Amino acid sequence: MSSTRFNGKISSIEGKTPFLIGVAGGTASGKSTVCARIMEKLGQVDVDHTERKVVTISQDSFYRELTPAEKIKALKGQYNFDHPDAFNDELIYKTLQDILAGKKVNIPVYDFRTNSRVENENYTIYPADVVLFEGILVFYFPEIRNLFHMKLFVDTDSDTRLARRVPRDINERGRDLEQVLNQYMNFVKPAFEEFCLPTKKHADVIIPRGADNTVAIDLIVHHIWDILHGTHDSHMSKLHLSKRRDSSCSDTLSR
Ligand SMILES: Nc1ncnc2c1ncn2[C@@H]1O[C@H](COP(=O)(O)OP(=O)(O)O)[C@@H](O)[C@H]1O
Ligand SMILES: Nc1ccn([C@@H]2O[C@H](COP(=O)(O)O)[C@@H](O)[C@H]2O)c(=O)n1
Repeated sequence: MSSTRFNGKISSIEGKTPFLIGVAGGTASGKSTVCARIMEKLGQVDVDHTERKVVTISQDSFYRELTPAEKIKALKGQYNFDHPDAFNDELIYKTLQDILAGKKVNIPVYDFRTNSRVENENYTIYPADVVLFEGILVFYFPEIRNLFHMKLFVDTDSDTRLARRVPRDINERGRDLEQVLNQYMNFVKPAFEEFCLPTKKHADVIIPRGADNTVAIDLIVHHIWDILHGTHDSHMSKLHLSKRRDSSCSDTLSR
């Protein structure tokens, strides 16, 4: 099957409810890559960030600040970043609620090398039509899970995920091999089994093999496009249609 590309731009309306998509999956399963593919296929490459209609936010931006003792542990790979307590779930909830209310939000910038937020730095997410929120535990907290209009789970086997995580953490996150493997065996793997994997049952769509699964990604993109353009007969499409009644939506879809 050839890959589908959408050339039409999605038009936006002030104060609308964006279509909020949760993307869960184990570490290095390809969540960010899947989100990037969805954005590409919805024609969002090379679009200025203030004009963007599809945006991706990572749950990683919402790690809690560590105490000095926890920071020392984290530097030795002895802190559990895969436990739900590692995240600021109140801030995630508030941010997603603001997004759903059509507000502009500020997202913290997280630095994996220092295991902390970059002080006084945020990036701004402007109101968009589609918001993808990706992370290992985005379906763990029921209040957060219930905010999503669509839930995707990226299902990539553990060996592949570990094989991708090791070079990524060494090259991009400033870790050494021993630290990556210790953290994986002591925290990442057990927490995946206890907290992340059980959330797969909440997904509407499971994407085996992540971004390699172009068929699944094309189907998801078609579904998003249909919902946003009112060609899908569902509660959500009616919601979006009614919110879009005043828009002059002259988008074209080329296949
Ligand atoms: N289908 C794929 N084939 C090869 N490498 C991939 C694929 N998907 C992701 N990767 C690589 O694996 C690593 C983790 O992918 P990423 O999308 O960041 O995962 P996640 O967001 O789930 O942590 C990155 O280095 C990325 O380039
Ligand atoms: N300071 C940190 C924070 C998180 N991690 C690891 O990141 C993983 C989640 O991010 P993905 O992009 O892989 O989904 C998670 O498994 C944490 O172990 C970290 O190593 N250091």
